[in-house]
Amino acid sequence: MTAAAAAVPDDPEYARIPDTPAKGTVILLNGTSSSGKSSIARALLDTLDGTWFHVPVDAFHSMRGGTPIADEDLQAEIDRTAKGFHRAVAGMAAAGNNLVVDHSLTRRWRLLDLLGLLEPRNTFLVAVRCPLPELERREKARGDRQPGLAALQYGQVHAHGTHDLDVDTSVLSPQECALRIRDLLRRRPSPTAFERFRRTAPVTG
Ligand SMILES: Nc1ncnc2c1ncn2[C@@H]1O[C@H](COP(=O)(O)OP(=O)(O)OP(=O)(O)O)[C@@H](O)[C@H]1O
Repeated sequence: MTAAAAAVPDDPEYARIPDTPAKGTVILLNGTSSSGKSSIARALLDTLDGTWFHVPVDAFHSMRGGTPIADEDLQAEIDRTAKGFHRAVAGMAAAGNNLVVDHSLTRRWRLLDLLGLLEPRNTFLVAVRCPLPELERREKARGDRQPGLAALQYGQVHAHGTHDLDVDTSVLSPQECALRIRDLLRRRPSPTAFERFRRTAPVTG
């Protein structure tokens, strides 16, 4: 609490929830592990006008306490975290915050869930692509990712097809990808991929 707020605790102004004039824009970076999502997100925060948040699903996984999870409970735990992550993202955007979301749409329900939560006109879906041999090279070089994770996700993350933009991080630097995404935002394609999905996919939530 600020000193000013403490000085006038009964002032009704401090009980008024601030207006949020517009919904935030969401850039949804979708790619496998090691495809370069976080690197692009960092470049975007230095490139885009205004204030943006980098919101990686990994940050939510890393908030979990250290109690061991039984193998048979692991998928439910991951699903619950992803579902909560989607709602946290939607809440931040609804309050007017601009977000770079770093996620892997490995299961179709994740896309369907987000379709029901995010404002489709303000959501831009970017496919972060990279050929599998390069993903495997990066995975090995990093040493902090489960070996084989990228290969497991490779055929899944882009299976739904449409995106607003594709970038290939085996030929573009993170900065070059960020500039293409900045151009996409300036063009503001209409309809967006999310708007097109909304017309054809069952919306949940
Ligand atoms: N455009 C690029 N060109 C070359 N190397 C890259 C590029 N983008 C990322 N890398 C390298 O690939 C590795 C993974 O990058 P990054 O952490 O950005 O991927 P990620 O998709 O966020 O991965 P994860 O989901 O596993 O956290 C890093 O070693 C990074 O330096």
